[in-house]
Amino acid sequence: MDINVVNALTYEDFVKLFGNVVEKCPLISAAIWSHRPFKDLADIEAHITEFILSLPDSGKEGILRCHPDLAGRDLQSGTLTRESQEEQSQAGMTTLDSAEVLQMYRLNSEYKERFGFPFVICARLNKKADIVGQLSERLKNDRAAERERAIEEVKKICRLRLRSIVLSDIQTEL
Ligand SMILES: NC(=O)NC1=NC(=O)NC1=O
Repeated sequence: MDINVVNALTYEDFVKLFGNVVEKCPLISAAIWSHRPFKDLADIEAHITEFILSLPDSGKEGILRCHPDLAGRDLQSGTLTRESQEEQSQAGMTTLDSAEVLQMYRLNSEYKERFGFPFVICARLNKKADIVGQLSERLKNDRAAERERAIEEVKKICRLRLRSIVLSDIQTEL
């Protein structure tokens, strides 16, 4: 997608296009629209990152709390966003057996109990075994370290979602 097209978007269309690059946090895209004209996709990403990192810890944790559990209730009931559905199925979360679903439920519950926000990982960059391993491993972190680690994952998810929007748009243009 031509960056000049992005820069010409009304804020309504900008939020419509980019509003879910951070899961269920359209506020972020609505806020960074003010920084146009953007030089390129990386510039959009940099403004999103700057916005997230400028938040107080409670704001960062708020972003994390907008993420659906992996293999959790939303997946089971079919209420994931399109992006999350794609990401979770690509990571093998839709083909878990009942024992694996129970294991994810238990680990996610233990994690939420400990940190007060859900375990977040960039599903597109991980397979089922990695996710279970990371969840078990990161449970040992302290809250501050884990908050930062989870926000790093949010940034990876955001980068991939931004890229797929731009690439998909290029395909439809061609
Ligand atoms: N709790 C999560 O990590 N959720 C997710 N990660 C993704 O990449 N997509 C999700 O829905």
